[in-house]
Amino acid sequence: MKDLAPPDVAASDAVADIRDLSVRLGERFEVAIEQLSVAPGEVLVLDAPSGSGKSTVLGLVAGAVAPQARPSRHRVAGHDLAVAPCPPGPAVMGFVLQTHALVPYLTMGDNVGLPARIARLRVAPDWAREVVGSLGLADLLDRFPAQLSVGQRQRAAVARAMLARPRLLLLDEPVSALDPANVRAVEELILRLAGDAGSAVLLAGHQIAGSAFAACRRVRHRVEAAGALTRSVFQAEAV
Ligand SMILES: Nc1ncnc2c1ncn2[C@@H]1O[C@H](COP(=O)(O)OP(=O)(O)OP(=O)(O)O)[C@@H](O)[C@H]1O
Repeated sequence: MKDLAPPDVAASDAVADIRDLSVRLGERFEVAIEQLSVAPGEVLVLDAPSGSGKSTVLGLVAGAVAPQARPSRHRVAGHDLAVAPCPPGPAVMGFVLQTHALVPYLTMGDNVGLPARIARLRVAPDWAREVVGSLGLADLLDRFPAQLSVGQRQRAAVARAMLARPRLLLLDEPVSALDPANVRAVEELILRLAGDAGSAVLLAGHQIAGSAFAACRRVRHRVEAAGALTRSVFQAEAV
């Protein structure tokens, strides 16, 4: 297994570099990223409690959740999302949602290839075969999402996010429905993507201890009260 210690890079080299990015959810709850940067080849782990706002943090990073106000900094792989808040394409960012979000009327194969096809990206055939094969999806490509188990759908969502070897991979509990062998397969693919392609990975999950990512740098979480407002604040550990 590869060493996942964060490479010694300046913040300006980070794939994702964020300061003061927040959203208000309802009247009294705010999720705020105080500071977060992920280097090429690094896996940064987000393992705060359920309901603290991990999925919201990933959505903010992706540009899929509109922030409260313009952030001090929101850069992803050269895109300044503070200026142009539009999620970049699949070569820049891959995102595995907790809901998997497969298109119900497309086969699994078409689902997995969809972002690359929309972006007119050529996917390396060897990499596509490796992703599909190692996740045990090769015999399931013609099935529709309703004909798959939850774990199979989760593996399809992982494959879809990885196919274009994105510069930034956002993973929301990507192994929550998997057995140990498939957990291992997903972990190894994440390590391949980070180690070989230099992708930066932000991983939200509850089962980090004992995983391949137990020693990775973490995002710290704290709760602050500001009058009637509760702020759930996230800040990455220093490199
Ligand atoms: N309109 C709203 N008003 C108040 N709170 C809200 C509103 N919408 C969402 N929330 C809260 O915001 C938080 C955001 O949830 P989110 O899914 O980001 O958390 P999470 O840490 O990913 O949770 P889990 O680990 O259970 O998936 C939750 O506590 C939710 O109850």
